[in-house]
Amino acid sequence: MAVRPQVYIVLYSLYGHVFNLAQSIKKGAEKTGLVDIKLFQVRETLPADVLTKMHAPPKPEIPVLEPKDMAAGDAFLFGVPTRYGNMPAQWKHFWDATGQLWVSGALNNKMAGVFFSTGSQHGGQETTAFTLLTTLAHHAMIYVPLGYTHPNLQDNSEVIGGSAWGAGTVAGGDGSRQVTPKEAAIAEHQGESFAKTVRQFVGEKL
Ligand SMILES: Cc1cc2nc3c(=O)[nH]c(=O)nc-3n(C[C@H](O)[C@H](O)[C@H](O)COP(=O)(O)O)c2cc1C
Repeated sequence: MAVRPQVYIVLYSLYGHVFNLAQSIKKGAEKTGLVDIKLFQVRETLPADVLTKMHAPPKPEIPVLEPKDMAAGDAFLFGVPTRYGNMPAQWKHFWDATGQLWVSGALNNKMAGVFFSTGSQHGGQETTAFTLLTTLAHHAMIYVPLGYTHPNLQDNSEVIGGSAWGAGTVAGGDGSRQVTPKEAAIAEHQGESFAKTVRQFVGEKL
């Protein structure tokens, strides 16, 4: 029996913005009926007392992905909240445990997209995506950009996260800003467009 490509949405989200974007991405991918979607998070590395001081809410109720289990995914959408214009340590910790996958080439030629969140409008959404490319290149993964394929990406009437690199949101300095309808629409579109691209190039597994 043919099996649809398995798309893993893998994220880290401390305050829920990246997780919210992931819901829209999942919705967009699922409505195509072309792929199977699973949501995962990477492991937290901050100690409990630091999380308390940071007023972190409970973690999303989705499974933690062990690095070795990436091999079972056919394509990936990575949710990355910005830290100093870059990926957070929790994500780096995850990638730094993928040595066996690198040795075996388990991720070679698998597609990957990225979505992100920053505190401020110019806080590094594009650099967060761009710097992730180094890791993708070393794993010989195929980066799938979003391009300007959704009109909201050229709507300058309000602050809208996201870019040609992927969907995004702006959380605000205190994290109080929530994903807007226009940002959610971009994220849903990214899910849909990524699923179609994956299906175009990966097809069904027989
Ligand atoms: C240590 C640290 C560094 C951060 N660095 C940046 C930054 O460089 N630019 C920025 O706009 N926001 C920065 N932020 C804010 C986060 O990007 C923001 O909290 C995150 O996007 C919210 O996503 P989440 O709700 O999914 O955790 C930083 C936050 C922390 C805790």
